Amino acid sequence: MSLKSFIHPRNKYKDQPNFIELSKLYPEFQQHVSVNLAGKVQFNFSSEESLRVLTQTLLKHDFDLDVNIPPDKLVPALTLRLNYVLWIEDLMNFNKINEVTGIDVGTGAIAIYPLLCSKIYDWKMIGSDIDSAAVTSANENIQRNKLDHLIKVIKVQGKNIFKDVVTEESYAFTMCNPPFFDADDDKKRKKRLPPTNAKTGHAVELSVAGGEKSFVRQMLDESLELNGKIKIYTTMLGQKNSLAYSKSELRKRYIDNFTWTEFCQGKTKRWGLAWSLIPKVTLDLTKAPVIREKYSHITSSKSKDNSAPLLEVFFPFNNSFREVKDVIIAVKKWIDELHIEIKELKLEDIKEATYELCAYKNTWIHGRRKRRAEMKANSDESKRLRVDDNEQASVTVSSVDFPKSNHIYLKFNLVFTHVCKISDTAGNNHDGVNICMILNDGHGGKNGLETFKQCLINKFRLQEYQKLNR
Ligand SMILES: C[S@@+](CC[C@H](N)C(=O)[O-])C[C@H]1O[C@@H](n2cnc3c(N)ncnc32)[C@H](O)[C@@H]1O
Repeated sequence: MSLKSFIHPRNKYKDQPNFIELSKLYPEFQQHVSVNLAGKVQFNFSSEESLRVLTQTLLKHDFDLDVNIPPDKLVPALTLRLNYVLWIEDLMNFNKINEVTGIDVGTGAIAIYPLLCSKIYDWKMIGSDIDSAAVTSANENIQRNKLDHLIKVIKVQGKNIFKDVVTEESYAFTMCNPPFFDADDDKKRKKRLPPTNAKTGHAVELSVAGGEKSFVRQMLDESLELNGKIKIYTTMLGQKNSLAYSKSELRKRYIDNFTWTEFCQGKTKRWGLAWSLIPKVTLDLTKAPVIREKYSHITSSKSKDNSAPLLEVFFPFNNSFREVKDVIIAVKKWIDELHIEIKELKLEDIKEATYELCAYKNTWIHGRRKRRAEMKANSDESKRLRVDDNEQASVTVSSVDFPKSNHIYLKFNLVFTHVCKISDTAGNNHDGVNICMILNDGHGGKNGLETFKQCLINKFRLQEYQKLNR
């Protein structure tokens, strides 16, 4: 699934650049573009050289930056980099920070973040890197673009992350695209699916002992020592589980002034984490703007990709159901009756009630027929059947094992969210609960989830509310 709608709204690469126009303007770029028999423009994203030329061309065309990316060095994906820069801009604006000096930890061979930040916003930037070749190349790029009055690059030893860089009294922010991989865990890296685009960069840029989790942990510890000297600490994260890990590390250190966002490009997702040691009354990150795919805390952690089918039902409040709790109790009772396993998920940061459900067979459709068959089969009277007047009436069982089999029919999440003022065609407003169903697994697939949704609607007679303007 394309994550285009989650690209930052001010990102100029929300729509693909016009390759024809670029090839007319930049002869070097033209060599990497071809037109197929159907007249469609083709660009070779799997060639490292083509990606390098594309990035250099876009930096020139869109930012007037004349950049040289040395062979074997990481070619920065511009959409992701811009998402990060634009989020930093949001954080600066939200917290009304006008005098900006930023630090880019691990700036790399072209100092992409300092170049963009200085060129776009006139911010002062300091870049650091442990790699001498990267520092030399970064300095050349900065001088070529006459930005050395704004950007300084420091070669560091790598023992400390901030301490060798921080000399002044105060900085607005730090940013970092840390090496993702654990240097000792190269096997895992090789096992990963090959990327759609060519892989660029070499080991020193991409790996560090302990991987990005350990890098972030060190940043957290050093930030505690530096305290408010840096107003906002931020980092990019390349792996979803590093986000959960880093949030728990923040909490362990009693830092609750933090937030996170998502950076999307094509089918790739990265995460941004920001924290501050300044009290929330002065600088509150928890209310700052973020971009998060709806329910992504569930979809990407449990499903194989980010495209898990997602269905929604609106459950209005009435005399019997006055608050979210009442709806949850009723739906859970029905789920128990259907012999679906249910457990509550305690998710950090997530206020909505979230449950994980697992059905080993479809117990909700053709209720009557199934019950008759079951009644015949289970004539031992330990089971008592109650048929209610709804089509998918429930089976009440006094003591019975869940019908487990090796094959899961449907595994899905239910998220209950309070929603206000849903208007109907007559202009009446309804308060109620949005029940979101997200498929995780199971051979029942999307159809199985669709039938569950329909049975839920029928069971609680919610038909007329499903077309309301949400
Ligand atoms: C993934 S690259 C990021 C490069 C660039 N910022 C970008 O986004 O394209 C990580 C960079 O961090 C540098 N690095 C690794 N450990 C470091 C440390 N302790 N301090 C500063 N830089 C470090 C590497 O040399 C490499 O250039």
